[in-house]
Amino acid sequence: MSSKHGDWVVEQQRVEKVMEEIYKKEEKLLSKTSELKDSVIDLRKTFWDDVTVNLDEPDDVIETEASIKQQAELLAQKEKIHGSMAKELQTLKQLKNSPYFGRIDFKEDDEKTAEQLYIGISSLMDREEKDFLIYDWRAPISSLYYDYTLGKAAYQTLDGMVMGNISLKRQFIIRNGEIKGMFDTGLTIGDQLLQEALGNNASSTMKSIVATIQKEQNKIIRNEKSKLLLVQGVAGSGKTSAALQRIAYLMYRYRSELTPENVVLFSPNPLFTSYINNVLPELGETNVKQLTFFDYLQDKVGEAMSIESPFAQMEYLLTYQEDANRHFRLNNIKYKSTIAYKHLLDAYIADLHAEGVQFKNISFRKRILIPKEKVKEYFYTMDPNISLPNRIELTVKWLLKELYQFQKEELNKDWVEEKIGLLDKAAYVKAYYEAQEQDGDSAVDEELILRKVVVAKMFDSLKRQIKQLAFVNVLATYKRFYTCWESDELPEDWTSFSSQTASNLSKNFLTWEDAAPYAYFKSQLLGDETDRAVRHLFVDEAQDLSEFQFAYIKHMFPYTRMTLLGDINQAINVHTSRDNPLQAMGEDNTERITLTKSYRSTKQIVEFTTCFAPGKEVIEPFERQGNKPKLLYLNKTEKEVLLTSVNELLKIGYETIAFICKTKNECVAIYNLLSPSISVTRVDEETYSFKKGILIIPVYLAKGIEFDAVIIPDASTNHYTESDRTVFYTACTRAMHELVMVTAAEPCLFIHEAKTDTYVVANG
Ligand SMILES: Nc1ncnc2c1ncn2[C@@H]1O[C@H](COP(=O)(O)OP(=O)(O)OP(=O)(O)O)[C@@H](O)[C@H]1O
Repeated sequence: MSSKHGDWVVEQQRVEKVMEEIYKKEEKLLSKTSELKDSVIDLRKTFWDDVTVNLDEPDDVIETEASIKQQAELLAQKEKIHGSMAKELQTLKQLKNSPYFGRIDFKEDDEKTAEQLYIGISSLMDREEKDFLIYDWRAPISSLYYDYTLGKAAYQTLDGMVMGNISLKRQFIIRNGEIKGMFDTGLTIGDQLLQEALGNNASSTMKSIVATIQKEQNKIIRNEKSKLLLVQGVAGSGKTSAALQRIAYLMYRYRSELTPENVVLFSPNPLFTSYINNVLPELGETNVKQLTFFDYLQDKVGEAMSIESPFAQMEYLLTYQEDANRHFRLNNIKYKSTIAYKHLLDAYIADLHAEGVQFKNISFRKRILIPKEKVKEYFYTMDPNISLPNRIELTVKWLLKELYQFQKEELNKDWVEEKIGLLDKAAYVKAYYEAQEQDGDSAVDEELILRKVVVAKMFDSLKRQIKQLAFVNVLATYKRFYTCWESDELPEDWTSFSSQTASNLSKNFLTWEDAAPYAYFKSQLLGDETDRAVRHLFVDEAQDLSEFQFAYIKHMFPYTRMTLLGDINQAINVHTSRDNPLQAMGEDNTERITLTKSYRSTKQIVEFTTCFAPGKEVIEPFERQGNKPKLLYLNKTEKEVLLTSVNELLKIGYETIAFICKTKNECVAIYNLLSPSISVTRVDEETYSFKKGILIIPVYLAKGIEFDAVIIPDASTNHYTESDRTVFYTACTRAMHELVMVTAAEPCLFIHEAKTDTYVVANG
């Protein structure tokens, strides 16, 4: 740390000077905003005063429209400027607290003197708009701060590489305009600063890591070349943090072309969505679209089908039960996760070009107008080389034409007369005037006009359904794949799981493993629009995606750049790791980045969990000391032991303490045991956010989240078996500072695998 005198005083003076500039800018901006706000309010109030409304002649109407448009554009423009000023004010507010966090002195090779560069969450120019008082952390030059130590360094600009030398690298902790800490560093981005950040208590929302981004994380954040970026990172290595910083980076780098709507993030569950919600706003950016893959699939599949949630599937798999179907279900999940299954489905889809697409009758008032057989006949008279979606489009045109005839025939039916009686007065008046303009018997004409109105209204909804392709029976066509399709490629136990799948389909139900295949099938048959507007897709916890699901995502986002982040050690689904997208063989334009350093947990927790980590990846702990994990044998009642443990942790000052259980049932049991005595919150898949305190949470919902302390209430050998390795590993790695495992019997095999000096044993 630099001495408090000398450098510190000079730096503090600079902070004050910069703060003064920030206040001045804010003042100026506030007065401009208030002027603009008044003018927007004024314009809204007087909007119509400046519009000349004249609807007498067609030319006048056009002129009126143009005048309204002009006025509306003026208003929209002012509102837009006001919006961007508000954003600027928000950034200044953040700078006021901590204007910057880093400094480097960089001398370009062909310059005589070094420039002092100060780096913060946003750029700030001096009053003359000549020099940068602060550089945005995303500016090309700022990459020097993250990528280099002292000595030779270079950064990329549009005109090429700029080479030079770094003579100083300094970090600051500034709060409310006062330097609280200052470190000169020669190595990675100051361990002290990182120690500070990681030593803090966990929070119910994630924080940005902008001041302490590590070199390997920076590669993820600033990657611009790859179409597919695969990040395999051990637990707590900063994958989610890097993903969010990357979004902020891209939003800055491509600010003129990228809007928040162009970026989508698939998050593992709604709780996680709320957990990460603060990071982008903290960086001065708007949140991008976040949704779970489940929600995406539900939207694509449509409301008529219900989908099993991935958590329900997980519950089934984690709850051991004597179930005759279990073996079948496991095989089913495994098979439907593979690309081989997609090939089979593709073969079926190819066969549909010759036969098999199922249709629905086109009915009107309970009468079949066009039977499904006729629709099928028309569909299959078309050239088989025309794609299925194109043939469906042509069928729509044909059906609409056919309907026109039926519509005419309906005009004289009795039911029409009844409906005429229900028309509103305006329809009668309109019909009266229209009839007057015709030459014939006006009474007869008027009735005909009214009949046409009634029939057209009724046919409109039928036509709409046809345009929405409701006449294609997607479900029945898909079911046929399981019930009567023949192929040499069918897998061995096809008969057993096809009957189960067909039975689910009859109930309009899709298991989680069936959801992506069905959505894929539907899009191939109907030609669902692919998501072209999405320029960047991020998938967190990507190890949970099956090979099939990933193929579907690629199919739906053909032009999108993707960043997949995950940890194969935390793959708690049953698909094999070999098939996991994170292990995907490199395609063109694919880059793979591996993060091996774990930042979340203390060195002691990382050393313990590494002993039984499922994969063979290197896991390096970050040097942060803490207590060794504790294995507690039950000597008293379970309730007494759990309460004592939690109270001890509370006394130390931990604010988020989680009981991580294997299943929902276990959560309920622990909740029932403890809730009469302490205030605890039970988290389930409907929980959308959480507050600091004591939580009871199933492991699959704790993914991606962290807690000061984790208690595993039943770490016995009966409860966690070999197949639960990734589950147990995931649960333990949620702990930042303390890990306590409780057991009444023999501890599970993973604890046995751990070196005995990596944990302590006690009686509770
Ligand atoms: N460079 C960094 N500076 C400060 N904190 C960091 C840094 N990298 C990671 N962290 C912290 O480490 C913790 C874990 O980060 P994060 O949740 O992003 O990891 P992850 O790889 O997504 O974890 P997991 O896969 O286990 O869910 C967070 O508290 C995060 O703030």
